[in-house]
Amino acid sequence: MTKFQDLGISPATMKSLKRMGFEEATPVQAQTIPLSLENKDLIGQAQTGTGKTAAFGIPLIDKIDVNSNVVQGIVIAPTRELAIQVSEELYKIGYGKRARVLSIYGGQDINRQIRALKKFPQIIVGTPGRILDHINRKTLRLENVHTVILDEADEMLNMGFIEDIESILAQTPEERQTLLFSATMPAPIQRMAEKFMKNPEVVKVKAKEMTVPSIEQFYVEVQEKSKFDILTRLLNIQAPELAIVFGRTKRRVDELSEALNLRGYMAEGIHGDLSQAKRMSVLKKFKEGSIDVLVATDVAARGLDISGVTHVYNFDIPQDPESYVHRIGRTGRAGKTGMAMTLITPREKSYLSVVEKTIKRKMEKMVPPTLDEALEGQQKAAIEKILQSIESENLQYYKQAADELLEQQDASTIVAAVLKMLTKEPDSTPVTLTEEKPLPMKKDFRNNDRRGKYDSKNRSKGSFKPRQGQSQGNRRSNHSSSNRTDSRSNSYNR
Ligand SMILES: Nc1ncnc2c1ncn2[C@@H]1O[C@H](COP(=O)(O)OP(=O)(O)OP(=O)(O)O)[C@@H](O)[C@H]1O
Ligand SMILES: [Mg+2]
Repeated sequence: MTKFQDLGISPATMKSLKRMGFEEATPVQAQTIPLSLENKDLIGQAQTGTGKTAAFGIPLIDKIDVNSNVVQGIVIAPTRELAIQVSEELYKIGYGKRARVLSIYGGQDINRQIRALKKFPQIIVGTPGRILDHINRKTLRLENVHTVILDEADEMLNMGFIEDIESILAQTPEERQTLLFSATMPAPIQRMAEKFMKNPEVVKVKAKEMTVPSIEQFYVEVQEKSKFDILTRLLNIQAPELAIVFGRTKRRVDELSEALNLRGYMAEGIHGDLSQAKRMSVLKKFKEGSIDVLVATDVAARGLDISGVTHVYNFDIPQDPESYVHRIGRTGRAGKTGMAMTLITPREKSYLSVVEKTIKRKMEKMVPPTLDEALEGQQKAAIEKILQSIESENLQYYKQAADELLEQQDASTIVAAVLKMLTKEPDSTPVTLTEEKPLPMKKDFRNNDRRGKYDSKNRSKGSFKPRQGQSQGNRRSNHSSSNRTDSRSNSYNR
């Protein structure tokens, strides 16, 4: 275990870390912070939930001159919610130094951002589209930036963002320090990244597997039409504290969250077609626990750090292995345990091996639970509620009524009735879910998706093949619009 004191961090930042409750550096922090403080370019790869934000955040904050009023550091993140989260963490790390951090992202009033930009922020955290928008409006100048960080770097360098990233980098000084972080870094993307870095150090925190060992991983083989019933049974049996259910498309997410509500779950959806206000309110409710199931597209797959997420369900198997790694990484963070379940239709089975090969770990097969098992699970949850109430609540005022009741009925009948009332019985309210086409077979999967994306022949600047379902034309047509935000989330059907 490495102490932060040994990493050459300033006293002011040490004070912030103490306030945050950070006692020891995580491995990625221990390995990258000293290099970063020496201004080295760096590619940092470490598993999900292992503290990459602070790994780049601590040295970034330490290098900010708080007496200077210019933008000195910029962090680019693929989604708005992640940009907000990262800026919040940087704010906390910069608290001791009083560093000024501002997030700018699509979907938020641009004039408000322009006003905030006039207050001399020193660090900008933003989504690519909105950053470019401000550059074009001349409301953001990057000529004094000494540090550029791409969080979720492989995603940022995927063809959906690459041009925007290049345009942003072109606005920064040549001698800047460039830092890339992600839990995944496919080799072709890394090679491409190295082209705009100066002799980068590559720090890969050694791990046998790409996913965190404390996340239990299961798959359930299921017919498309039974998926929803199986999902609800799993929810009933596993009784997650907070769960994220990932669906393939925005329509899927809408239908799933509606269906879950019909069956009595507190669920809401998040995807790229919702207003930013809605996206933020859904996430807030989820963090507060006023909804306990978040249904999401891949827009929520990367970087989000929400405590209490005990379960991740891949209602639809993800489009590529990297997405799997990030999705399930929303649980099992900062040393906690977690559980990930992936529903697989028989035709998609070959996908499983592709994912397993990439992550170097086998998922365990789980037999789909029966209705009886689901009921048993719910009963257990009800019993748990009763026991908790006995332990933590003042039952004095209920004792008399209880005694009177016991005179009329035997104890076992009364308890059975209470249990029945508290048990959420399996519900078969009919729901509508449009059938999703299964993913293409394995051969196509590798060809269309990964090789297509990263093929060395396609790697030269600006010649990336669009992902399936993404039209290059659509994407660019949004480019000049001032309202353009992360258009990518739409074009990717997120
Ligand atoms: N040194 C530390 N001590 C205690 N907690 C830490 C430390 N570093 C980070 N954390 C906490 O661990 C959690 C995960 O950190 P973070 O979000 O940076 O992970 P990540 O590696 O970026 O994951 P992902 O790949 O999913 O983006 C956060 O809640 C963060 O506050
Ligand atoms: Mg992160």
